[in-house]
Amino acid sequence: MKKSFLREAFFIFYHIALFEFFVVYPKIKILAYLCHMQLKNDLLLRAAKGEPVERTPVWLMRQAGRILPEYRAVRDSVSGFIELAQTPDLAAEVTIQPVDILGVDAAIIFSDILVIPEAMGLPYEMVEKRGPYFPNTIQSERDLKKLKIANGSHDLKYVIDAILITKRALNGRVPLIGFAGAPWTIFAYMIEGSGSKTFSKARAMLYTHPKLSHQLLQMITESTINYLKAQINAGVNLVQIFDSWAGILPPNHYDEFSLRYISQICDAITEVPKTVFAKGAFFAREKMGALNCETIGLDWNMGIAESRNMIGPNKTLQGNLDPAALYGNANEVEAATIAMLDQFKGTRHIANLGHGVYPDIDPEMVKVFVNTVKNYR
Ligand SMILES: Cc1c2[nH]c(c1CCC(=O)O)Cc1[nH]c(c(CCC(=O)O)c1C)Cc1[nH]c(c(CCC(=O)O)c1C)Cc1[nH]c(c(C)c1CCC(=O)O)C2
Repeated sequence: MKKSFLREAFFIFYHIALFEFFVVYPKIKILAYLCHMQLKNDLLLRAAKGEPVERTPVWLMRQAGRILPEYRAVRDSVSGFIELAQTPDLAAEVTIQPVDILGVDAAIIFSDILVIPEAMGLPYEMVEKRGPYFPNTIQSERDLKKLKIANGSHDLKYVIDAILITKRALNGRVPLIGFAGAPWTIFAYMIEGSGSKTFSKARAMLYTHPKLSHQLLQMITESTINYLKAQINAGVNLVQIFDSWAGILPPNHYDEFSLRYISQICDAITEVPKTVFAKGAFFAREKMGALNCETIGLDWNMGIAESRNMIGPNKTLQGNLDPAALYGNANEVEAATIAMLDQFKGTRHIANLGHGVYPDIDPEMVKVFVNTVKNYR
C-alpha cells in the first residue's frame, strides 16, 4: 500500500517535472525574450512598413564614429579602426553612443562594408586619413579562385557578437540597423584596391572581363546574403544596403552589374524591412521602385517630389538633407531641415542626410537637426 502510494507520488511528480521543464519553462523563456525584445521606440520600423507614425523618425548615416569626441576617446584606446570593429564590447559601446548623445531613433551597428571582402579572403587595412587599402586585389581568374563565399555567423563572428551585446544593452530602446555594401560597391574596392574618384580599374573590368565580373559579383552577393541573415538572427531589426558607388556606372551597366544583384539580396531577405541607398543612381529611381524592399534612400541631388513620382507611393523614402547644411548655424540648420521635411509632406518618410555625416561637423548641429525633426508636426 505504502509502496504503491510512493510509486504513484513519484509518477505524478515525474510528470509535473517533465511538464514544467518542457512546456512551462520554455514558455516563460519565450515570453521573457519577447518582452525584452519589445521595442519602446519602433517609429523607424513602422515608417519603413508604411504604417502610421506620430512623427517622422530620424537617424544619420555614419552616425557611429566620425563626429563624436566620445568615439575618438574609445578609438584612441586601441590600435585603430579595425581593432575597434573587431572588439565586440567596444563596437557595441560606440554603436550606442549616438542614441545616448544625439537622441536618434535608431542605432546602426559599428562595422564597415569592407568586412565582406576580408571574410571572402581579401583582407583590408585602414590607413589613417586616407581610408581603406587592399594589399591584394582581384585581377584574374586565378585571383578569384583564392576567394570563398563567406559564412556570416562564422567568418564575421565579431560583428555578430557585437550585435548580441548591443541588443542586450539597448534593451529595446530603439531598433538596431544592420548593413552591408551592395555587391557593385564591394566589387569596386576589391578590384581597385582603395578608394578612387573614378574607380576606372573596376569599371574597366566590366568591359574587359564581363564573365569574371559576374562570377565575382555572384560570390559577393551570396556572401552578403549569408552575412545579413546572420545579422538578423542575432537581432538586427532592419537592414540597409549601401551602394556608395552606384553613380559612377552608366545606366545599362547599373542594371546589369548592380541592380540585378541588389535585387537578389532583397528577394532573399524576407525577415526584416530592407533599405536600399544607391548614391548617385538618379537614373535608376524608377527601377528601384520595383525592388522587393520597403525603403529607398535618396541622396541630396535627388529632387524629392520628382523621386516620389518615379519611385511611386508604395515605398518609404529616406533622406535627404545635404550633409553640408550642417555647417550652418543653429537657425540655418533648423530652416534647412524644415524645408526638407515640408517637401516630404510626412508621407512614408525617414529623415536622414543625403549621405554620411561629414567628420568635421559639430555634434551640436547634428542635435539641432535631430530635434528639429522630432519637434516637426
Ligand atoms: C563606402 C563605405 C565605406 N564604409 C561604409 C561605406 C558606405 C557608406 C558611405 O558611402 O559612406 C559604411 C560604414 N562605415 C562605418 C559604418 C558604421 C556605422 C555608421 O556610423 O553608419 C558604416 C555604415 C564605419 C567607419 N568606416 C570608416 C570609419 C573611419 C575610421 C576611423 O575611425 O578613422 C568608420 C567610423 C573608414 C572607411 N570605410 C570606408 C571608407 C571609404 C572609409 C574611410 C573614410 C571614412 O571615414 O569614411 C568604406
